[in-house]
Amino acid sequence: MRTALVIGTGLIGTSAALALARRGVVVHLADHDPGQARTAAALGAGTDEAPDGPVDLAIVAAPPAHVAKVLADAMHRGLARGYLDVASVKGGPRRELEALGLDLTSYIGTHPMSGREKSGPLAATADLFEGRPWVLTPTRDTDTEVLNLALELVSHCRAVPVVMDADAHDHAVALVSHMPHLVSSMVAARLEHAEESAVRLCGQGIRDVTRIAASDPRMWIDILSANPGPVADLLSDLAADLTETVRALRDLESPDAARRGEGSAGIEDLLRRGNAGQVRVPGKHGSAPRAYETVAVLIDDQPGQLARIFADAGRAGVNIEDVRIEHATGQQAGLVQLMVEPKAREALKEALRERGWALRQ
Ligand SMILES: NC(=O)C1=CN([C@@H]2O[C@H](COP(=O)(O)OP(=O)(O)OC[C@H]3O[C@@H](n4cnc5c(N)ncnc54)[C@H](O)[C@@H]3O)[C@@H](O)[C@H]2O)C=CC1
Ligand SMILES: O=C(O)C(=O)Cc1ccc(O)cc1
Repeated sequence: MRTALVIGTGLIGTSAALALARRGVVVHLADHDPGQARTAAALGAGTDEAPDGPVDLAIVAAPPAHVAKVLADAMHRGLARGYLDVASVKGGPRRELEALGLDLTSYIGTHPMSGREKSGPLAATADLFEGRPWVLTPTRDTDTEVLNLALELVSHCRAVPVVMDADAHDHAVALVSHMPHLVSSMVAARLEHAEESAVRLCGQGIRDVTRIAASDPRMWIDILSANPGPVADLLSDLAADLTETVRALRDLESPDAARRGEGSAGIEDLLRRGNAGQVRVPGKHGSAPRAYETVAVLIDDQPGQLARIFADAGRAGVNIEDVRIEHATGQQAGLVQLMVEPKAREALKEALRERGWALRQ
């Protein structure tokens, strides 16, 4: 691929454009808000000037409700050899395109399984998709050339291609993305009117559970409107678990020892099923989770501290696999948890201690 056109230069469009531009692809940027395309261009994602002929690949990264319309317009204008979209739902946009009577041989629906709770080009990063699954939904009609262009994009973004049927994709993401999003919002909604004295105690657990609740509601209304049935089915199962859990907790309040036993067994069953599900969540490269060990370091709440830790770890030849940061509210300190391969743990601890870092258990 030598040239690409990204239509919709928000978080996802600009991230893909940055990755392509770094691999030498000439990227044109377009958005219905020209300011967004200008910002993406200023970030080094390409040029906001229109291409003077058809590009190799047009990437539509507009909100899901606009995808079919934007694609149809691009196809009518003959802007590219191949067309794809990155919307979080796949069945709906495909059916809309079919209803418009378009020739879909030059189109493939795709979905990168990576994103953030922030929108717009300023939240974009070239490495957003690295190591993450990127779903491709070719049909029997899809041109091989277009599938190859999509695979090239995925490869330039260092993502992992996964081929699926569009409706199977929508069922899968209902489980791993759409239902969890609503649950995150429900947990976060409990905090809206909570006492400040409680909220200031928030630790890493609630940060993990509520991070995606910060996402743009307009985008999520689009996503959920295109996949309501599968998400409702999953939430209905979850509601049954909730009812059971409330009953078990009420049993735990009982003066009767037998009922307390039942309550405890009910809660234990849920927690064990949770353990069993959690171990199935793949690690950062989409493979089975790796067992890392943690080195906890106390840092001052000052700029540059994290960069210094990473530099010190790098000098000691230790690769940091993952990192978590906990800030204690109202204190000028934070706890950084560095995840490393078990065999690197002692070397990292020694190197950090030597360089004056305060380690915690
Ligand atoms: N946010 C996320 O984490 C992920 C989002 N997606 C999908 O990627 C697509 C883009 O999402 P984000 O980048 O997060 O949104 P965003 O809000 O950051 O960017 C969307 C961009 O599209 C532009 N736009 C809106 N209507 C348009 C139109 N008719 N023509 C041209 N441009 C238009 C907006 O001005 C904005 O710059 C969506 O379809 C979403 O479902 C896929 C994976 C992850
Ligand atoms: O922020 C995160 O971790 C996400 O998982 C974001 C996300 C949002 C929408 C998608 O279709 C895919 C990924």
